[in-house]
Amino acid sequence: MIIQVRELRKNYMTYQRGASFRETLKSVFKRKAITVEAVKGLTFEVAEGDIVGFLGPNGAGKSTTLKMLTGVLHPTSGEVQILGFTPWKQRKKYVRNIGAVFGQKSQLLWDIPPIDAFYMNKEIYGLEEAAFRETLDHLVELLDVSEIIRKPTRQLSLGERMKCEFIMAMLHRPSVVFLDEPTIGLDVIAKEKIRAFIQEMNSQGVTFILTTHDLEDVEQLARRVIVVNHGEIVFDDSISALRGFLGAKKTVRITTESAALWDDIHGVRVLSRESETETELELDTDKLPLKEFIRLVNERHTIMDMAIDALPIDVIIKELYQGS
Ligand SMILES: Nc1ncnc2c1ncn2[C@@H]1O[C@H](COP(=O)(O)OP(=O)(O)OP(=O)(O)O)[C@@H](O)[C@H]1O
Repeated sequence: MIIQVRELRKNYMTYQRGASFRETLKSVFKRKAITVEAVKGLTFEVAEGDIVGFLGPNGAGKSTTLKMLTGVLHPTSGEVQILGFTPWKQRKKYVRNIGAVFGQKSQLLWDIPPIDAFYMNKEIYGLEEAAFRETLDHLVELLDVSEIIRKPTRQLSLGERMKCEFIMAMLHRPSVVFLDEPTIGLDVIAKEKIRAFIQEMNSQGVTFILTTHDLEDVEQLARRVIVVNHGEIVFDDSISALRGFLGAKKTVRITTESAALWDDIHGVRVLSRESETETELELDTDKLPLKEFIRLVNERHTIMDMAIDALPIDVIIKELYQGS
């Protein structure tokens, strides 16, 4: 296993602030310390060559975990071994073997072209010229950015900049790469390009940990999903197991000839309503088998159109967040 995490915990010490102006003023003189348990004992392993989606609602503890895994934050307790290193103890050696792309933070320099920043990284990592050029040429070709890397960074579009951020993170050929919201703010085409790049790097053996709120990223890239909520793992399995998590539930988009009501049918929940005749339903086939559902609807209405699908992954994730 390339990543081993045991009972990883992080408590933040912070000070309680008053709700009102008066209380806030009081707290300036007499502060009450409180402990925030951001990460409450995470245990997991990641195999070499995997792409793991690390999901959770806002404040679940994802960034805190990622900071500990990249070595910038000391945990309160617990153990992490990545590529044989303890990230926060052997940080200098460790960072030569990992890469990171943070969608909301840039590693490039605003006033200089990306190509100059790439050369800066070459010096920082002490990369040999021939190997550096070979990697750079390969990455530039894959991402189709030969013109772009010579323009000042501040002139680049977000999509162009993100491609360069990826090159910056991959130049020293890391074997584990952490991605935090790598496609945030990108248009559909740029997202596709970035995802294809991640897949290509993965096929060359790079292991990825991917934190994102974009479930398309997860569906297209991750083979495994770890969901955290309130600092704890609430789900850790394959993407297909995630789909099966709500088991028997399906979505049914149905159009009837006349106005239809659905609330009285056991096992059926209205997800959205286009009009009196067009509705999207959630059907729990454990409670009401599909055959029974169709028979029941046929008794009451004339079906004009109907499409049945597995529950979308965002609905499953929402239920996971709410259920835990
Ligand atoms: N420096 C800090 N001091 C005190 N509390 C903190 C600090 N950093 C984070 N927290 C708290 O720890 C918890 C976990 O935060 P964290 O940023 O890890 O969540 P997250 O899952 O990354 O959220 P998001 O999706 O919004 O980025 C939150 O309750 C947050 O308010």
